[in-house]
Amino acid sequence: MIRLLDDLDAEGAAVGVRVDINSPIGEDGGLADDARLLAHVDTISELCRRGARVALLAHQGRPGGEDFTELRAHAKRLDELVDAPIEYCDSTFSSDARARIDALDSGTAVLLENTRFYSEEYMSFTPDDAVNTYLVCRLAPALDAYVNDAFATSHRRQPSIIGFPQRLPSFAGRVMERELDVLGNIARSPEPRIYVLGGAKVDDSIDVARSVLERGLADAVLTAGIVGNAFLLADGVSLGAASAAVVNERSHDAVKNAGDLLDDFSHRIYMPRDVAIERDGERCELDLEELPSDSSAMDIGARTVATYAEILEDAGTAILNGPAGVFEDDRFETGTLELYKAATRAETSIVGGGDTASALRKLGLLDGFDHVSTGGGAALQMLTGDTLVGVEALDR
Ligand SMILES: Nc1ncnc2c1ncn2[C@@H]1O[C@H](COP(=O)(O)OP(=O)(O)OP(=O)(O)O)[C@@H](O)[C@H]1O
Ligand SMILES: O=C(O)[C@H](O)COP(=O)(O)O
Repeated sequence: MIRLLDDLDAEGAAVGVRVDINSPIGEDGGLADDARLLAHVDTISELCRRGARVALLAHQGRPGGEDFTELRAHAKRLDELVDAPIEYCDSTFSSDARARIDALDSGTAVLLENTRFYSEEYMSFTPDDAVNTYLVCRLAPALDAYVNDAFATSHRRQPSIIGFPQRLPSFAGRVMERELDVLGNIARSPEPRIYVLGGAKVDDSIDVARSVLERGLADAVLTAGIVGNAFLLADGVSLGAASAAVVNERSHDAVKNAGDLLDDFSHRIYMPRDVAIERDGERCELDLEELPSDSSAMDIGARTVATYAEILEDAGTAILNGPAGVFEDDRFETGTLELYKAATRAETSIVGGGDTASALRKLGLLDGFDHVSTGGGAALQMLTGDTLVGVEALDR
């Protein structure tokens, strides 16, 4: 059974809270988006209000990446967002970090340094090995309890996710609780259940499509974005070399795997009927019969939108991951805008994926959805009907 914050005796307790505030970083090195920080405000505020002494654990970026940074700016922004003081500590489990936790007053918090500054946090462990890492061995004695609110990282076998629950009484935070309520109960959501798989993660999306079709979770899968182009190629549509190159850049096996899936479930998989390309600097829509084109297919066309919208408006549950086109470019945002608008008219609408959430924010559609997941890879894994290692670790 997973214990919730209601089960935690917070007053005076030193509580380690794993959050996911991994965010886009701007050219000036500051935070370019604070959506993931906002998501955790409820959990952090509640624990501070209830008198806990909160030690926040989080990662930012991946070693070597441009967004691999310290968490000073995150702490400053959290301090503004949360109605309790939040300090920053430039180490994660050193004696200084432990002293800072010991010195916390009830109702205050400290954000410890990027966990991925330590190599253990960028490796995959079994739960038994994770419990013996330096991070867990050094930090657990300074804590009375552990809360995992980092749904979006809970598919990672990292010590801050799977190590602490074996050493400390552990609880799910409010973000985790909301995500599990919705994504953990997909099989009980209203039917028909329509999955829309777009975006650029072609292999992941084909895996999700296979899994939900084989498990009977999906009544139909609508494909769009680069994923849709991979299915069109697999179906023998000659899109043109530019579109094929974009698909192959993402995955060498996509077209074959999409073809295998079409062999098994052709009647449940929908593909674009038209696409939008760039011609003379303008958006130009082409029916499949008018292809191939020298330009790459950047969006789905109006006929596809109309067909998909009709299916989505009648859906019991619409589950969407990945934009329908290159939404960052105004000329190619229409497919995503219209498709996502139609999905909000389904009985229940659920969206996963960081890029998808920022597409919705850009298009002003965020509020229309019943659930916008904080997770990218984690949400995709849950949508297949699987659980996450971090969730299993809490279930004791
Ligand atoms: N037809 C297309 N051609 C090229 N790029 C496309 C096309 N359709 C969508 N994209 C791109 O796909 C990207 C988003 O795909 P991705 O699969 O990463 O989304 P996501 O699942 O919401 O994100 P994440 O899981 O990383 O948080 C966008 O940058 C968008 O421009
Ligand atoms: O952005 C995410 O999906 C999570 O923060 C996990 O990050 P990762 O993919 O670098 O492990």
